[in-house]
Amino acid sequence: MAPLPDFEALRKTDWTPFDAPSLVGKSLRFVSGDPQGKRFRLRYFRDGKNDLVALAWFGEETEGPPGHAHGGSMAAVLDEVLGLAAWAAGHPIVVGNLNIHFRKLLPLESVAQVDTEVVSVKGRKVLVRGRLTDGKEGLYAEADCLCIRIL
Ligand SMILES: CCCCCCCCCCCCCC(=O)SCCNC(=O)CCNC(=O)[C@H](O)C(C)(C)COP(=O)(O)OP(=O)(O)OC[C@H]1O[C@@H](n2cnc3c(N)ncnc32)[C@H](O)[C@@H]1OP(=O)(O)O
Repeated sequence: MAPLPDFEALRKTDWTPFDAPSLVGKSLRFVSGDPQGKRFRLRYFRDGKNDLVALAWFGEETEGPPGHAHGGSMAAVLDEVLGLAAWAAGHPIVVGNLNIHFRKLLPLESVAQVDTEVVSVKGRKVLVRGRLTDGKEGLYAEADCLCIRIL
């Protein structure tokens, strides 16, 4: 079993911890529901621009290609984080469309960073863009997430 990821060491100085899942209650069990488990462990923050950012550890149970995360596991993380980015910006939504480009294999038991940006709001439609990276130059995936306001 790998050691617990050191989220504090990876946290940037202008990030503030933010309990994004609490915006929608206790329902987000698939990704955020087992923070000590072998699948995903996530921590949420607001960055210096007040956008939502997450650190996401991909455990051994997210395996797809040998030693690397399944694309569906990356999609699950992007679905939750980008959806919550809209909630964190004040838009109660569900995700209507999630379009992902997978750019690079993501090694198991590593921590990835998800940066988000709300790029437009048109009526009930909120477009959120996200990047899943190694926190430096390495881009694992990028996504456009069309969220639809429900309340
Ligand atoms: C308190 C409540 C708690 C709730 C907790 C939620 C937690 C979520 C947390 C988030 C993290 C977890 C994330 C998750 O896991 S969220 C879970 C995954 N998402 C779902 O399961 C969503 C299922 N789908 C739906 O519920 C409905 O289809 C929605 C609500 C999305 C729309 O059905 P509705 O009948 O209401 O709307 P409408 O058809 O009148 O369309 C309205 C406008 O939107 C446009 N459009 C719609 N769909 C699409 C599409 N696919 N592509 C492109 N465009 C689309 C449409 O053209 C129209 O545009 P315009 O003609 O006005 O220009």
